[in-house]
This record gives sequence, structure tokens and C-alpha cells, in this order.
Amino acid sequence: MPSTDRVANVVLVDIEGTTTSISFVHDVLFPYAKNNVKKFLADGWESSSEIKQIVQELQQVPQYAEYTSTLRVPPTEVDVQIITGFVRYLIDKDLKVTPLKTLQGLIWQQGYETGELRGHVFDDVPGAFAAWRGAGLRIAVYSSGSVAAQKLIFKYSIAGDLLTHLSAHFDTHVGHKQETQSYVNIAKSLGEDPRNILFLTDIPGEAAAARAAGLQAIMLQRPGNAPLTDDQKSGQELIADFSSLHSLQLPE
Ligand SMILES: CSCCC(=O)C(=O)COP(=O)(O)O
Ligand SMILES: [Mg+2]
Repeated sequence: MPSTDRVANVVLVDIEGTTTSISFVHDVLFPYAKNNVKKFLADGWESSSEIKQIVQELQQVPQYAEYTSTLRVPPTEVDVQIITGFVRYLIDKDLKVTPLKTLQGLIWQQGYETGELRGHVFDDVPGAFAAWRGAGLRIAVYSSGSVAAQKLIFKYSIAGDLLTHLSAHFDTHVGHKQETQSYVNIAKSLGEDPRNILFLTDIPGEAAAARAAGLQAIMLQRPGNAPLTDDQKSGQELIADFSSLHSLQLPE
């Protein structure tokens, strides 16, 4: 079906590689979190129950034992230094683990609120959001970034406050992005027939998982995204930006 004839009630967008450049996430957001994590943890180590909870959850991550085994001196207690090192290790490996994503969102909040960070969105994103909402569609977000981080990137975007366009947010609490059950959960939470949800993403495994749950899925080939192999392209609908989707309509 050509994109122009497509119908949906909900557009579900991924962030990194879809609405936003991979470079912004990897070259701006991740370094910001790595540079600020030590002070952030030290400031709340004794007083913040949120930080205590995150630190506990980080120690349950399977890679924690692997990380501590690489240290010259095995840690005798969990302190700011150890957790800072582990957070930086997880960020370098781009592991999408939930407590890391929660912590990153809290650290980025300070950057957005002080004006040090502004969320990147590609040029066509604000117009597409306005067109979809104008046609009566809902827009939802599904990213490995925490719901709080999702809200920040759109609220403080380079194109102004785009959060007002968004009616639902999903992160890894709903499941991982390459698992079909996550999309079943999202459709249920949205109260929608999966066939009336159009998922936009840059990752073939995410598109496949969404389709297996009955959603429509289209893949983005944004500047800076990893090139797709012929195998990954096969059976996919590929678009360079959202412009061909401006005329999305509600089902009859
Ligand atoms: C919510 S902005 C930060 C993006 C992020 O941390 C991330 O891991 C991006 O993953 P995505 O699922 O949006 O590709
Ligand atoms: Mg992505």
C-alpha cells in the first residue's frame, strides 16, 4: 500500500534514528550523562530514595558482576565511585537497561532545565505531528529512553514544545523493543486494534516484532542511521522522512 493511502488511529514513533538523530543521542546525551553522573549520584546518595532504588536495581543487572570482575581491586562496598564506573560502562556499551535509562532521564532533566540541552528533532517532525493531530490521529512514543526522558526531549526540542502533540509514552517497562509482547501490551494500553497503529522505527527487529503483533510498521532511513543490508531491507517499507505520511487518515 503506498504511504499516502495508509490509515491509522495512532502513530507510534521511536525516537533515536526516527524523530531524532542517532548522533544527538550518542554524541550529546550520552556524554552529558557520563560527565554528570558522579556528581548526580554523590548529591543524592544519602538523601534520595529514588537514587537508592536505582542503585539497587543496577546491582541486579547481569553485567554488574561482569563489570566488577574487571576491576583491579574488587569492591568491598557499593559506593558512588563503583556505580559511576558501572553507569559509564553501560553507556559505552549502549545497553538499554531500565535503571540506567531511568537514571539518564534524571540527569538529562538538569541539562534541559538549565538550557544546556535542547532535544534534536529532524526538520519534518513538527509538521508531521501537526498534520497527524489535525487529521484526528493520536501520536504515541515508544523508546528505550525512559518516559521522563522522552517528555524532556520533546518539551525542550529545537523546534519548540512538541510534547503537547503526544498522548502516550511507553518505555522498557512495557517490554523490550524487539519483543512482540511489548507491542501487544502497547495496543492494549492504547485500547486500539493493533492494525490501526502505525509504528515508525529505524531498527528492523523492532519493525518485525511490531508486525508480528499485528501493527503496521515502516522503517526510517535517516541521515546517520546504520546502512541496512539487502536482507534487512527485504519486505520492509522504507522512507527517508515523514513527508510521505502527512496525509495519513483515520480508518472509515
Ligand atoms: C528518550 S531520549 C534518549 C534516547 C535513549 O536513551 C535511547 O536509548 C534511544 O533508544 P530508541 O529506543 O529511541 O531508539
Ligand atoms: Mg531507534
